[in-house]
Amino acid sequence: MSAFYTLKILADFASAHTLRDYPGDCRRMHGHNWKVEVEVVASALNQHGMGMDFKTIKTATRELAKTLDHRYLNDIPPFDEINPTAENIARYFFQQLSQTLNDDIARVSGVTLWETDRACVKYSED
Ligand SMILES: Nc1nc2c(c(=O)[nH]1)N=C([C@H](O)[C@H](O)COP(=O)(O)OP(=O)(O)OP(=O)(O)O)CN2
Ligand SMILES: [Zn+2]
Repeated sequence: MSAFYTLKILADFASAHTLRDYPGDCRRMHGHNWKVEVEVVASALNQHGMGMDFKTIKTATRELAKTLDHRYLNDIPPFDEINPTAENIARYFFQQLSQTLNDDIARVSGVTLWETDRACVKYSED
């Protein structure tokens, strides 16, 4: 049996977006208070007994979220070319955070992007 730890932090940001070519109200500009859940899976613990310090995960996530906060997402790459859907934003967080957080014992395993209190997308990779 192999054991692992799944850590999770929560961050948020507020921004506006437009879904291009969408056949409904969301093709008009509107805003969301997005919530981002970042999961990190660790296969071992470091010298402090942590898979990864929550502070490390929160700082990286908040820094990334800050670049989107109070902005019109469609102006910001890659969302100037791909629609800023919950799916695309979740993948963006996953890929950006994987580059900064992954190490020998821990890696980003999933990002859940809550668009509203009632709807979210979880992105992960095999
Ligand atoms: N799979 C996805 N579906 C939708 C996305 C998305 O990113 N991925 N996004 C939207 C729009 O951004 C929209 O703002 C969200 O609309 P909706 O879920 O309908 O939210 P409401 O709170 O307005 O809807 P209720 O019907 O009141 O629950 C749409 N779909
Ligand atoms: Zn929307």
